[in-house]
Amino acid sequence: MSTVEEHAVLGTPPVGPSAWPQARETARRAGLRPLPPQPVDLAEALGHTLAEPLAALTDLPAFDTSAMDGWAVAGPGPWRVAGRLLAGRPAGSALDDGAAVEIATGAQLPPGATAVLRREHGELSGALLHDRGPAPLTTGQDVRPRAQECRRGEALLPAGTPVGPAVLGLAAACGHDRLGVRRRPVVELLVLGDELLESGLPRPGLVRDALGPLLPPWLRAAGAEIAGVRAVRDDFGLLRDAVRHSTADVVVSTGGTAAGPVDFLHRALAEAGARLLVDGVAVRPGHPMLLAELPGDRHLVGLPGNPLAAVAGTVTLALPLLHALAGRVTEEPDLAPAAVDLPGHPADTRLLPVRRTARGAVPLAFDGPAMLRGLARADALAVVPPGGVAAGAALELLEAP
Ligand SMILES: Nc1nc2c(c(=O)[nH]1)N[C@H]1C(S)=C(S)[C@@H](COP(=O)(O)OP(=O)(O)OC[C@H]3O[C@@H](n4cnc5c(N)ncnc54)[C@H](O)[C@@H]3O)O[C@H]1N2
Ligand code: MOO
Repeated sequence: MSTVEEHAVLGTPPVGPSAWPQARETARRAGLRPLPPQPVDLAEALGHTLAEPLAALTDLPAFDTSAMDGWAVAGPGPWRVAGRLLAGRPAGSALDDGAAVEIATGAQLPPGATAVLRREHGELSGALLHDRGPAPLTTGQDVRPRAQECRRGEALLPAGTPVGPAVLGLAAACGHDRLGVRRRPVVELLVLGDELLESGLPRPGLVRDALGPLLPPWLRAAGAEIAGVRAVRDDFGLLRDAVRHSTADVVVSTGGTAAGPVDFLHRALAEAGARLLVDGVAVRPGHPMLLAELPGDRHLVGLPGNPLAAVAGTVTLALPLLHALAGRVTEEPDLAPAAVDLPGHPADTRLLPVRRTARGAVPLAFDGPAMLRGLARADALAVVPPGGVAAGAALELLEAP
């Protein structure tokens, strides 16, 4: 079927290649109906996105706390020492001026205490404690006062924040057992190609599938739940049915985007009742990438088969779509100067694997569309606009896998 006939089946005019910034924006907008919120246990929340601001359920610290091992003291010294306070116990009775109590880091300060004298700054003569520190003890020294970090009810993080390990720690510290997060977008990965091996050495005509291992952990980190990874043979009916019957929010396919004798993706999309939102992008590598809306409020991202081209398709279409579906906040662009002149394509955007150095972003060798050697050493993909950039100019950097 020709491209024109395909679009006749789809009932829409041909889309034609999109400029790279527009393609990325189209993908983001396609996901702007974030999935519904749901409460999950803290232990399940990693990788989700906050559906509501994270509010402190308590002051932090929740009580005046000793920041050092030593003595809680009241008023000016010397002090009479009476007793000991360990972390995990309530503070007990108040200290009068001139009194001290031995205290551990993290223990609740007794009422009346005005400072903590560090163990290494105190000297005991009998029951009398003297300050031998380098400077006189000041009021509040080495005390973490109640609510120093936040007050109960204060919003600590906005809705749309990805839940990483630090967010889990903060949520626990301020009293949460469960978090309100968005349901993760469910992704099914279809890896197309009869030439792909899942194990062993490449042999004549056969290559290892590099994208089955590369994409799922990356998409998971972008907030997706991977429902499955399926190898699909170069068979039109199999591909059409795989697309038609997938229940995933987002089907991500690799290969089959171009015009080869077994590149069936466009035809399969047409028969599955899809509407193309992006059909080719003015970007190198990766120009045959596509994005389609499937019946039932689902999407398909078609990544080209060449591995670095598939990575370009992921940053351009898959990640913006998944981030929007997961309700993630849009990050400010990450900018760095180009360390050297970076020649551009006359009309298309280039996406280049780069390393961040003190001189700026340095391009890496082995950046051909079929290669992953440069990418595996990269910190980021640099966006080189048509025409290129001169050394020192600001470059946008995108997350590399
Ligand atoms: N006549 C034209 N031919 C091609 C064009 C074009 O414009 N006109 N575009 C080229 C570009 S650019 C790309 S990128 C590829 C895209 O091809 P497909 O998406 O149809 O992918 P395949 O043909 O299935 O495979 C291309 C290449 O990638 C290898 N491959 C595929 N999947 C994997 C995988 N999972 N792991 C590792 N390698 C994979 C495959 O063996 C092929 O070598 O089309 C060009 N052709
Ligand atoms: O998308 Mo292709 O990578 O330019 O080979």
